[in-house]
Amino acid sequence: MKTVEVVAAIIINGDYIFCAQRNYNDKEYLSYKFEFPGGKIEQEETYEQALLREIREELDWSITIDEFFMSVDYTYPDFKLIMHTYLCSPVNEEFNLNEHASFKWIKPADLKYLNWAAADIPIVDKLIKKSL
Ligand SMILES: Nc1nc2c([nH]c(=O)n2[C@@H]2O[C@H](COP(=O)(O)OP(=O)(O)OP(=O)(O)O)[C@@H](O)[C@H]2O)c(=O)[nH]1
Repeated sequence: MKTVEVVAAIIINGDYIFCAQRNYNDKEYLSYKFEFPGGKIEQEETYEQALLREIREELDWSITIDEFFMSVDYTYPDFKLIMHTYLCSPVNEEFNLNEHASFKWIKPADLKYLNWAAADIPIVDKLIKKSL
């Protein structure tokens, strides 16, 4: 089974976390799910470089990476995902949705109400616990 390694940004502004909704995908289990923006690491990139590039490409957004948060391993029906997440801050308030269907700013306690990609559940759980 193919393994995909991804970095993702948990972008925090005050009490709110940026949540991005994926577009339609032929993989039904990923279509329209919420995720933390990010993507695959390219050869010869550090994780941090990959994350800054992905957020620039997907959202035209500058962020700063504050700290590593957690990594998850999850096996989808047809690939294995390894995802590394980082707590990040936006440099400014302007961004564009170049790839996502929609976005929401959500307080940690309300994260559980979104329809997340399955791999994200441990991340969401840890964010909720952290805010209690
Ligand atoms: N960025 C990101 N990807 C996630 C999350 N959760 C999750 O399962 N993924 C999966 O990790 C992979 C991310 O890679 P990607 O964003 O570059 O992939 P993609 O399917 O949009 O692009 P592709 O069609 O070029 O492969 C996708 O399969 C995506 O569904 C998440 O919170 N953030």
